[in-house]
Amino acid sequence: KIGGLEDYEAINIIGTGSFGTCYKVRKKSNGYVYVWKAVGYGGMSEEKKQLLVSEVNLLSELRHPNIVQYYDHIIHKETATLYIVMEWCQGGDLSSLINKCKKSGSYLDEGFVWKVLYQMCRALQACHWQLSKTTVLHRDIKPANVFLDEAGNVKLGDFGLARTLHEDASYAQTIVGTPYYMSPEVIKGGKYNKKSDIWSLGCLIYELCSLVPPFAGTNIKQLAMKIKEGKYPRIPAHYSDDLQKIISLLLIVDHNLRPTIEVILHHPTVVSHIAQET
Ligand SMILES: CN(C)CCCNS(=O)(=O)c1cccc(Nc2nc(OCC3CCCCC3)c3[nH]cnc3n2)c1
Repeated sequence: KIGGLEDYEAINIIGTGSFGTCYKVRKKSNGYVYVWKAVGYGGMSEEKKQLLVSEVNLLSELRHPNIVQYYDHIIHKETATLYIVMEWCQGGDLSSLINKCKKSGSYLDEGFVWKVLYQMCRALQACHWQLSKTTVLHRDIKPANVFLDEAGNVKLGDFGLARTLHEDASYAQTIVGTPYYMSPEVIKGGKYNKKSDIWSLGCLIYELCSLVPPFAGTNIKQLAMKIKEGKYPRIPAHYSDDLQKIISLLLIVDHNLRPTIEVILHHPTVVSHIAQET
């Protein structure tokens, strides 16, 4: 028996995500804190369950300092629940950080924003290359799905695990929230591709600076129109032109002209600002 539920003690329920319930737990043998993401598979068809298992196996292959680490999964037949054991990120998520800034009327400092940009590029590079043999399982890139560990390292959160679940109508109604980060090509009915992750990253970095997404609308049609137009206000004046320039590269409407992760990571402006950070 590699490890069962009785090897952990639940500390508290953190919340519910688009897939199920999230618990903060402690492993009895080493006293370390982990996260359980509990997914009920009761109502699932056989092939949906198979898809979920294959996605969990994909998760288990990914190991990177900027990706929330998957450790194990426990199948609890009695309640038809799959528990995914993941790394606990002490620093919480970026959406909480943005909300804190809004409440206190403060901004995140530029050095932190460059650090998030760089480490998220490294996370996406790992996703794109370590998983290139399969369809790119896009990570749901949004502030609520980017975490910080106790050392301030940036961690891209769990997978479009929800890809299986999102497709599954029974979960559809749990998909709440406006698709602020949807890319122009996806809006036009194109396939989600690596360049769409770059667009979402641009929206995330923009929002870290401005504390609001680059494109907003009172309804989905208006939002879609603004995204396709690709016009947005400059980030607050106290941030550098260099940072604005890199964001404008990430938010190029034509995905063929939008840079790849490699181009961003090797861009002289990024290299110079990251050198200042480390
Ligand atoms: C949506 N956010 C605004 C919620 C506020 C966030 N506060 S919080 O949840 O209590 C909190 C405070 C401090 C640290 C952490 N660490 C953490 N959280 C995860 O998921 C959060 C959870 C995801 C599903 C929806 C509910 C929130 C992790 N997943 C893998 N490792 C994780 N580490 C969480």
